[in-house]
Amino acid sequence: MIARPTPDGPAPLLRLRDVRKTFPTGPGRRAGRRTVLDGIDLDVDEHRCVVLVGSSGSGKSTLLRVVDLLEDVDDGQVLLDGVDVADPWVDADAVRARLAMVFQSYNLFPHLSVLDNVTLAPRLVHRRPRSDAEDAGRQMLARVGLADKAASYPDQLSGGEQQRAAIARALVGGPELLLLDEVTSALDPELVGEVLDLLLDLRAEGTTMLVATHEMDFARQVADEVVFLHDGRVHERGTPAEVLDAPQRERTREFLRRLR
Ligand SMILES: Nc1ncnc2c1ncn2[C@@H]1O[C@H](COP(=O)(O)OP(=O)(O)OP(=O)(O)O)[C@@H](O)[C@H]1O
Repeated sequence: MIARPTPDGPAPLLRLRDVRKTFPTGPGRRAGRRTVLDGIDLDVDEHRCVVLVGSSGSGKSTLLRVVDLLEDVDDGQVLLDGVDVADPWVDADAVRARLAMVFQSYNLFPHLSVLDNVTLAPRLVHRRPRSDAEDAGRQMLARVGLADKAASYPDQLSGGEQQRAAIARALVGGPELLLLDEVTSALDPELVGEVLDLLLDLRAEGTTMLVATHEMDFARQVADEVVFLHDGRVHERGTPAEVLDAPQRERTREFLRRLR
């Protein structure tokens, strides 16, 4: 992808401007609305890893879901390489081809082999011939260290292996931006390391990532930039050392204190 040049250098791959999102507080027309994203401004430059942290309910997943077109926005712009994906008239399939999301629960199809899970979208959505999709799928499984698991089924894999298969599935279409929502939260502590190592490799290779996590050690290791969300707003941002070791704002300090 060629980033659009600006007078200040290449534009960010992803740029959120004053993004607002509310949800109904309950069923029925009389329900009020709760603000979940309250004017988010956020940039993700190409080849950077930005990690969202914040209390439960601060809006991390909603923000990722907005970028992935799983939620619409009430207001604001979500610019992917200059294209506003929040525009209802956008070509959603074209946008989705440029993004991939990995979830906490790996969401692999249990009745499909690992290779079939990884090649499902290339074959069915992108209409790639089976042999071509399988070549790409095997390459990606080798990339995540699962070359020998292509014929296995998800329930024959550990949690860490299933999550790596889910990451292979996300990467097989060559997305420009990888969205990762709590990808280590469901894993036993001893399995977190293998997923973290994979993400560190991807980062070293220049994969652009936007990540939500509860785990500060994970954020510290993988992030170029940490963004602390509070009540749907960007409250503090900076390098992991700035935000996690020397936070400037009291709410950030309080959030980090509560985790200890
Ligand atoms: N579809 C929905 N309908 C109504 N409220 C929702 C919906 N999705 C999310 N919310 C609410 O929006 C708020 C933000 O949720 P979100 O999942 O984005 O937070 P989060 O920071 O990712 O939290 P967690 O760390 O627990 O995953 C929460 O109060 C949640 O209950």
